[in-house]
Amino acid sequence: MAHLELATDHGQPLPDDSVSESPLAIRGLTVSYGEKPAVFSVDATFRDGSMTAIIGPNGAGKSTLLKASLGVVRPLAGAITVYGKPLKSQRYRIAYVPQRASVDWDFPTRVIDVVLMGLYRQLGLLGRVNAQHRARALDCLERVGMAAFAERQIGQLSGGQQQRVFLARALAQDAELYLLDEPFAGVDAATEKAIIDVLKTLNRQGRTVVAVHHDLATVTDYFDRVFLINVRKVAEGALADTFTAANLQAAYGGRLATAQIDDLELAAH
Ligand SMILES: Nc1ncnc2c1ncn2[C@@H]1O[C@H](COP(=O)(O)OP(=O)(O)OP(=O)(O)O)[C@@H](O)[C@H]1O
Repeated sequence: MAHLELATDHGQPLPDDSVSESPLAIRGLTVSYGEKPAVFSVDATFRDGSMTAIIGPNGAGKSTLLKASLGVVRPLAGAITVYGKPLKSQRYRIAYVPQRASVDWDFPTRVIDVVLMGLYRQLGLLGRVNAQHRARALDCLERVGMAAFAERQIGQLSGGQQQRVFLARALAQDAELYLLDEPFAGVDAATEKAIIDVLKTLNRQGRTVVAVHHDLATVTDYFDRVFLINVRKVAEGALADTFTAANLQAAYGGRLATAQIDDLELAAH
Protein backbone atom coordinates (compact mmCIF):
# COMPACT_ATOMS: atom_id res chain seq x y z
CA MET A 1 0.00 0.00 0.00
CA ALA A 2 1.28 3.48 -0.78
CA HIS A 3 2.64 5.07 2.34
CA LEU A 4 2.00 8.78 2.42
CA GLU A 5 1.88 10.67 5.67
CA LEU A 6 0.69 14.23 5.29
CA ALA A 7 1.17 17.16 7.63
CA THR A 8 -2.40 16.78 8.78
CA ASP A 9 -1.49 13.61 10.68
CA HIS A 10 0.07 15.43 13.61
CA GLY A 11 -1.90 15.27 16.77
CA GLN A 12 -3.21 11.85 15.89
CA PRO A 13 -1.66 9.11 17.96
CA LEU A 14 0.52 6.88 15.82
CA PRO A 15 0.76 3.18 16.51
CA ASP A 16 3.38 2.47 19.17
CA ASP A 17 5.41 0.18 16.94
CA SER A 18 6.13 3.00 14.46
CA VAL A 19 7.82 4.90 17.30
CA SER A 20 9.58 2.01 19.00
CA GLU A 21 11.03 0.68 15.75
CA SER A 22 12.13 4.05 14.47
CA PRO A 23 15.74 5.20 14.90
CA LEU A 24 14.31 8.70 15.22
CA ALA A 25 10.70 9.57 15.93
CA ILE A 26 9.63 13.17 16.41
CA ARG A 27 6.23 14.15 17.72
CA GLY A 28 4.73 17.63 17.86
CA LEU A 29 8.09 19.39 17.63
CA THR A 30 8.02 23.17 17.84
CA VAL A 31 11.26 25.16 18.06
CA SER A 32 11.45 28.91 18.23
CA TYR A 33 14.50 31.18 18.41
CA GLY A 34 12.37 34.31 18.66
CA GLU A 35 8.71 35.02 18.23
CA LYS A 36 8.25 33.09 14.99
CA PRO A 37 8.71 29.33 15.18
CA ALA A 38 11.49 27.88 13.02
CA VAL A 39 9.83 24.46 13.20
CA PHE A 40 6.13 24.13 14.00
CA SER A 41 4.30 21.07 15.27
CA VAL A 42 6.31 18.59 13.24
CA ASP A 43 5.91 14.83 13.34
CA ALA A 44 8.50 12.62 11.67
CA THR A 45 9.19 8.91 11.72
CA PHE A 46 12.49 7.99 10.13
CA ARG A 47 12.54 4.34 9.10
CA ASP A 48 15.16 1.92 10.26
CA GLY A 49 17.66 1.20 7.49
CA SER A 50 16.42 3.97 5.24
CA MET A 51 18.19 6.84 3.54
CA THR A 52 16.12 9.98 3.88
CA ALA A 53 16.66 13.42 2.36
CA ILE A 54 15.33 16.37 4.33
CA ILE A 55 14.24 18.85 1.71
CA GLY A 56 12.93 22.40 1.88
CA PRO A 57 13.81 25.99 1.04
CA ASN A 58 16.36 28.15 2.90
CA GLY A 59 15.20 28.91 6.40
CA ALA A 60 12.65 26.06 6.35
CA GLY A 61 13.91 24.65 9.65
CA LYS A 62 15.91 21.70 8.31
CA SER A 63 19.03 22.31 10.41
CA THR A 64 16.86 23.13 13.39
CA LEU A 65 15.09 19.79 13.03
CA LEU A 66 18.45 17.97 13.13
CA LYS A 67 19.74 20.05 16.04
CA ALA A 68 16.58 19.38 18.03
CA SER A 69 16.97 15.67 17.24
CA LEU A 70 20.42 15.82 18.83
CA GLY A 71 19.25 17.81 21.83
CA VAL A 72 21.42 20.76 20.79
CA VAL A 73 18.48 23.17 20.62
CA ARG A 74 15.73 23.05 23.19
CA PRO A 75 12.23 22.71 21.75
CA LEU A 76 9.24 24.70 22.95
CA ALA A 77 7.17 21.56 22.64
CA GLY A 78 7.44 18.02 21.40
CA ALA A 79 8.97 14.66 22.10
CA ILE A 80 11.90 12.90 20.47
CA THR A 81 12.62 9.22 20.78
CA VAL A 82 15.64 7.34 19.47
CA TYR A 83 15.01 3.63 18.95
CA GLY A 84 11.89 4.03 21.06
CA LYS A 85 13.69 5.52 24.06
CA PRO A 86 14.20 9.10 25.22
CA LEU A 87 16.94 10.89 23.32
CA LYS A 88 19.10 11.54 26.39
CA SER A 89 19.94 7.89 26.99
CA GLN A 90 20.41 7.09 23.28
CA ARG A 91 22.47 10.03 22.05
CA TYR A 92 25.55 7.81 21.65
CA ARG A 93 23.78 5.88 18.87
CA ILE A 94 23.70 9.01 16.70
CA ALA A 95 26.60 10.39 14.67
CA TYR A 96 26.29 13.96 13.43
CA VAL A 97 28.07 15.74 10.60
CA PRO A 98 27.37 19.46 11.02
CA GLN A 99 26.94 22.02 8.29
CA ARG A 100 30.45 23.04 7.32
CA ALA A 101 29.73 26.75 7.65
CA SER A 102 28.74 26.26 11.30
CA VAL A 103 32.17 24.97 12.39
CA ASP A 104 35.09 27.13 13.54
CA TRP A 105 37.81 25.68 11.35
CA ASP A 106 40.53 27.83 12.90
CA PHE A 107 40.74 25.89 16.13
CA PRO A 108 44.22 24.39 16.30
CA THR A 109 43.79 20.65 16.02
CA ARG A 110 45.10 17.94 13.77
CA VAL A 111 42.93 15.87 11.46
CA ILE A 112 43.63 12.68 13.42
CA ASP A 113 42.50 14.38 16.66
CA VAL A 114 39.18 15.36 15.08
CA VAL A 115 38.59 11.72 14.13
CA LEU A 116 39.67 10.48 17.57
CA MET A 117 36.87 12.63 19.02
CA GLY A 118 34.51 10.13 17.41
CA LEU A 119 35.98 7.46 19.70
CA TYR A 120 35.07 9.32 22.88
CA ARG A 121 33.08 6.40 24.28
CA GLN A 122 36.06 4.04 24.01
CA LEU A 123 38.53 6.63 25.23
CA GLY A 124 36.71 7.13 28.51
CA LEU A 125 37.13 10.02 30.91
CA LEU A 126 40.92 10.18 30.75
CA GLY A 127 40.91 10.22 26.98
CA ARG A 128 44.08 8.10 26.72
CA VAL A 129 44.73 7.24 23.09
CA ASN A 130 46.45 3.91 22.41
CA ALA A 131 47.77 2.36 19.20
CA GLN A 132 44.47 0.60 18.57
CA HIS A 133 42.50 3.86 18.77
CA ARG A 134 44.96 5.50 16.41
CA ALA A 135 44.72 2.61 13.95
CA ARG A 136 40.94 2.83 14.02
CA ALA A 137 40.99 6.59 13.39
CA LEU A 138 43.42 6.09 10.49
CA ASP A 139 41.20 3.38 9.06
CA CYS A 140 38.23 5.79 9.10
CA LEU A 141 40.36 8.44 7.37
CA GLU A 142 41.34 5.82 4.80
CA ARG A 143 37.68 5.10 4.09
CA VAL A 144 37.13 8.74 3.10
CA GLY A 145 40.46 9.00 1.25
CA MET A 146 42.08 11.29 3.84
CA ALA A 147 44.68 9.08 5.58
CA ALA A 148 47.55 11.06 4.06
CA PHE A 149 46.32 14.19 5.84
CA ALA A 150 46.22 12.74 9.37
CA GLU A 151 48.85 15.09 10.82
CA ARG A 152 47.63 18.22 9.03
CA GLN A 153 45.91 21.05 10.92
CA ILE A 154 42.20 20.95 10.17
CA GLY A 155 42.21 24.66 9.22
CA GLN A 156 44.69 23.92 6.44
CA LEU A 157 42.30 21.70 4.49
CA SER A 158 39.98 22.57 1.65
CA GLY A 159 36.25 22.63 2.30
CA GLY A 160 35.68 19.22 0.73
CA GLN A 161 38.57 17.70 2.68
CA GLN A 162 37.18 19.11 5.93
CA GLN A 163 33.83 17.57 5.12
CA ARG A 164 35.47 14.17 4.57
CA VAL A 165 37.26 14.45 7.92
CA PHE A 166 33.98 15.12 9.69
CA LEU A 167 32.52 12.09 7.99
CA ALA A 168 35.53 10.06 9.19
CA ARG A 169 34.81 11.26 12.74
CA ALA A 170 31.21 10.06 12.34
CA LEU A 171 32.47 6.69 11.05
CA ALA A 172 34.80 6.32 14.06
CA GLN A 173 31.78 6.66 16.30
CA ASP A 174 30.32 3.54 14.70
CA ALA A 175 26.80 4.84 15.23
CA GLU A 176 23.52 3.35 14.03
CA LEU A 177 21.92 6.61 12.96
CA TYR A 178 23.79 9.19 10.88
CA LEU A 179 22.48 12.75 10.74
CA LEU A 180 24.20 14.97 8.19
CA ASP A 181 23.57 18.64 7.51
CA GLU A 182 24.18 19.35 3.83
CA PRO A 183 27.10 16.94 3.44
CA PHE A 184 27.53 17.82 -0.23
CA ALA A 185 27.46 21.60 0.10
CA GLY A 186 30.45 23.23 -1.55
CA VAL A 187 32.33 20.01 -2.35
CA ASP A 188 33.69 18.95 -5.73
CA ALA A 189 32.30 16.03 -7.74
CA ALA A 190 34.99 13.59 -6.53
CA THR A 191 34.30 14.39 -2.87
CA GLU A 192 30.55 14.16 -3.43
CA LYS A 193 31.05 10.70 -4.94
CA ALA A 194 33.33 9.65 -2.06
CA ILE A 195 30.78 10.82 0.52
CA ILE A 196 27.76 9.21 -1.13
CA ASP A 197 29.68 5.93 -1.54
CA VAL A 198 30.48 5.90 2.19
CA LEU A 199 26.86 6.71 3.07
CA LYS A 200 25.50 4.01 0.76
CA THR A 201 27.92 1.48 2.26
CA LEU A 202 26.74 2.40 5.76
CA ASN A 203 23.16 2.04 4.57
CA ARG A 204 23.83 -1.39 3.06
CA GLN A 205 25.18 -2.40 6.47
CA GLY A 206 21.77 -1.50 7.89
CA ARG A 207 22.56 1.96 9.26
CA THR A 208 20.00 4.71 8.95
CA VAL A 209 21.04 7.89 7.14
CA VAL A 210 19.21 11.21 7.33
CA ALA A 211 20.70 14.14 5.40
CA VAL A 212 19.63 17.69 4.73
CA HIS A 213 19.93 17.89 0.97
CA HIS A 214 19.62 20.80 -1.43
CA ASP A 215 20.29 19.31 -4.84
CA LEU A 216 16.89 18.10 -6.01
CA ALA A 217 18.46 16.57 -9.14
CA THR A 218 20.30 13.89 -7.13
CA VAL A 219 17.54 12.99 -4.65
CA THR A 220 16.38 9.98 -6.66
CA ASP A 221 19.90 8.56 -7.04
CA TYR A 222 20.96 9.06 -3.45
CA PHE A 223 17.90 8.48 -1.25
CA ASP A 224 14.94 6.14 -0.86
CA ARG A 225 12.76 8.43 1.25
CA VAL A 226 12.15 12.16 1.55
CA PHE A 227 10.95 14.46 4.30
CA LEU A 228 9.69 17.79 2.97
CA ILE A 229 9.48 20.71 5.34
CA ASN A 230 8.73 24.39 5.32
CA VAL A 231 8.49 25.19 9.03
CA ARG A 232 5.61 22.69 9.09
CA LYS A 233 5.93 19.23 7.66
CA VAL A 234 4.78 19.07 4.06
CA ALA A 235 5.10 15.31 3.54
CA GLU A 236 7.22 12.30 4.35
CA GLY A 237 7.45 8.90 2.79
CA ALA A 238 8.97 6.70 0.11
CA LEU A 239 10.28 8.52 -2.98
CA ALA A 240 7.65 6.96 -5.21
CA ASP A 241 4.82 8.46 -3.16
CA THR A 242 6.32 11.63 -1.83
CA PHE A 243 8.88 13.15 -4.20
CA THR A 244 6.18 14.73 -6.31
CA ALA A 245 5.75 18.05 -8.11
CA ALA A 246 2.79 18.87 -5.86
CA ASN A 247 4.78 18.33 -2.67
CA LEU A 248 7.75 20.33 -4.00
CA GLN A 249 5.42 23.18 -4.89
CA ALA A 250 3.92 22.99 -1.42
CA ALA A 251 7.36 23.10 0.20
CA TYR A 252 9.02 25.74 -1.98
CA GLY A 253 6.03 27.77 -3.11
CA GLY A 254 7.05 30.24 -5.83
CA ARG A 255 10.74 29.73 -5.07
CA LEU A 256 10.97 26.74 -7.37
CA ALA A 257 10.20 27.43 -11.02
CA THR A 258 7.95 25.00 -12.85
CA ALA A 259 10.75 24.53 -15.41
CA GLN A 260 13.06 23.33 -12.61
CA ILE A 261 10.44 20.86 -11.44
CA ASP A 262 9.89 19.62 -15.00
CA ASP A 263 13.60 18.70 -15.22
CA LEU A 264 13.45 16.42 -12.20
CA GLU A 265 12.92 12.70 -12.14
CA LEU A 266 9.80 12.80 -10.02
CA ALA A 267 7.29 10.28 -8.84
CA ALA A 268 4.29 10.16 -11.17
CA HIS A 269 1.62 11.79 -9.03
N1 LIG B 1 20.65 30.39 16.42
C1 LIG B 1 19.63 31.00 15.83
N2 LIG B 1 19.14 32.15 16.33
C2 LIG B 1 18.09 32.79 15.76
N3 LIG B 1 17.46 32.36 14.66
C3 LIG B 1 17.91 31.23 14.10
C4 LIG B 1 19.01 30.50 14.65
N4 LIG B 1 19.23 29.41 13.88
C5 LIG B 1 18.32 29.44 12.89
N5 LIG B 1 17.52 30.53 13.02
C6 LIG B 1 16.38 30.90 12.15
O1 LIG B 1 15.48 29.80 12.16
C7 LIG B 1 14.98 29.56 10.85
C8 LIG B 1 15.29 28.14 10.40
O2 LIG B 1 16.71 28.02 10.27
P1 LIG B 1 17.41 26.67 9.83
O3 LIG B 1 18.87 26.91 9.83
O4 LIG B 1 16.88 25.58 10.64
O5 LIG B 1 16.86 26.54 8.33
P2 LIG B 1 17.38 25.60 7.15
O6 LIG B 1 16.16 25.02 6.52
O7 LIG B 1 18.41 24.65 7.64
O8 LIG B 1 18.02 26.68 6.17
P3 LIG B 1 19.21 26.58 5.06
O9 LIG B 1 18.72 25.73 3.95
O10 LIG B 1 19.36 28.01 4.64
O11 LIG B 1 20.43 26.05 5.75
C9 LIG B 1 15.58 30.63 9.95
O12 LIG B 1 14.64 31.67 9.82
C10 LIG B 1 16.81 31.08 10.71
O13 LIG B 1 17.11 32.43 10.44
